[in-house]
Amino acid sequence: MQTRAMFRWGQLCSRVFAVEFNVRSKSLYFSLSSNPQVLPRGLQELFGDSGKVFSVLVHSENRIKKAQMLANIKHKLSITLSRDCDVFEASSFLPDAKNSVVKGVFIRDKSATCVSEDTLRTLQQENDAICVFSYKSEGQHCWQELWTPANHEEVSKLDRKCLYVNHSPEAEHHPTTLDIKNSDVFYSVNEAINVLRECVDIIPESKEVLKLVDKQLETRRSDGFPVIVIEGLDATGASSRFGTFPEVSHSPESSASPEFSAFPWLGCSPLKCSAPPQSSASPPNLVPYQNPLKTLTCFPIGKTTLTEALKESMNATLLKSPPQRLAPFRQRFDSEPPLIRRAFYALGNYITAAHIAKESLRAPVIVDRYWHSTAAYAIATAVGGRMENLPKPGSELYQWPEDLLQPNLVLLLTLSPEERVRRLRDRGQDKTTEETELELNQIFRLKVEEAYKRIQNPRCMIVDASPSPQQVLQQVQRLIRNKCHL
Ligand SMILES: Nc1ncnc2c1ncn2[C@@H]1O[C@H](COP(=O)(O)OP(=O)(O)O)[C@@H](O)[C@H]1O
Ligand SMILES: Nc1ccn([C@H]2C[C@H](O)[C@@H](COP(=O)(O)OP(=O)(O)O)O2)c(=O)n1
Repeated sequence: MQTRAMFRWGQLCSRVFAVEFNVRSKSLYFSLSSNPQVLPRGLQELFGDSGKVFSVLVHSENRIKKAQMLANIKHKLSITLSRDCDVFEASSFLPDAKNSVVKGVFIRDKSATCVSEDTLRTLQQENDAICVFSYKSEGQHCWQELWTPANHEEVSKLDRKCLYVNHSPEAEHHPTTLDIKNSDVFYSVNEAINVLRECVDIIPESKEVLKLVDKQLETRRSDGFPVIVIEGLDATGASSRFGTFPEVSHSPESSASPEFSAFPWLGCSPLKCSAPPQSSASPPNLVPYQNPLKTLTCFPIGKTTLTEALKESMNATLLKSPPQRLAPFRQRFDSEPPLIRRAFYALGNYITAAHIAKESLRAPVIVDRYWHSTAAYAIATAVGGRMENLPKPGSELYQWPEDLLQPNLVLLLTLSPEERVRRLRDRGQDKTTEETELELNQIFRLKVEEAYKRIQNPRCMIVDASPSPQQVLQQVQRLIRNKCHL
């Protein structure tokens, strides 16, 4: 009832729909009205004249349920839809209204089968929070129809009325940025705690994490030795916006970043990205598509080498975020949707902060990843499409949480694209693979790097990690001497 109420006639007409049709170009926006309109070329291309077109949106007052449902839909689509289907990130929102975003996917099916309809029908019947629309076009007009759930006979006549697709101007702020605060990035310990509290029934490990936070919360810091954070932009992912799936989660055996999606075809331009190698006649429940580039995407930058060398040379204490005590739970939370996963990493920072407060009284502290990692990866992952969609520089989303202990210096290790290619070549990757890797990862990597650079108070300083380990160490030692007066 809730979902249908939300998508009643009047509500639908005030909302804007966004589709990440091509990661290299602007999102496509459309609205709905009772008046037909000749569509501009981009939208005509989106709705096309061949194949069936659907969108699926998930709405629930329960944010945990909503996040898990969306992940479940993406997973189901990934294992059932054929290679003739393109799936894009989609959302519906009220322009510039925070927290008005309803997320989902947009599907274009060029197959001759009914697999997509059957899958969507099953999903819709399983859950009242899932709303399915189909799109039909005639000439230059296109209209949207809301699917009536088979088990809800009482849907009002208005709900069944079709609405024409109209062009909508580009939103000033990309819709995904309206939803980042307290969904992807947390700006106080209590906001992150709330998410894990809401999860305790479905993720028992949440209780253990909350217990550790309770014990460790004291993070005030009196003057002590300097605290230096080393960040690295090594773990990158292709189409990273879909969160993690169990088969690519962080584990001692897997070197793939949690950012990495097993379904790179989701959200990519169908012109560029190939669909999973399944035939249209493939039965459902196939093993999810495994990206052949998986082993390439986690690219070591030398962060461990540097932090160990700093520890030795400065007689420092080396800490990590998330801390070792959270290691047993990391794989579990990496397999959860962003809302839950990011809350876990946020709490990891607060636990590490308590260790920093204690250890910096005795010696300098080197921290391997901290809030910059949490925020930059979360923002770059949450924001769909191209770099320009990131929150603008100076946005409140880049502000350091007021209740989180601040380090004295944050250094970000980066590699130039040329050096990255050179190192890949040294590792014996052939040219074709290299180019594919670069192409798939480039947009995401650039977004993470840009998000890192936009974070304020404290800002990070960029360190070129291309020279030899010894030279990188010397460069960093010089910076520490200058900035921390050591
Ligand atoms: N500056 C560097 N230049 C070339 N190779 C390096 C450099 N720093 C580290 N390495 C090598 O790269 C590999 C990964 O280093 P590591 O410090 O574990 O990376 P990360 O912690 O970023 O994953 C190791 O074999 C290490 O010897
Ligand atoms: N403090 C932290 C540390 C890592 N993360 C997330 C961000 C990325 O998804 C991964 C990167 O961590 P990963 O362990 O793969 O990277 P390294 O082993 O340090 O190279 O974890 C975080 O959100 N907050």
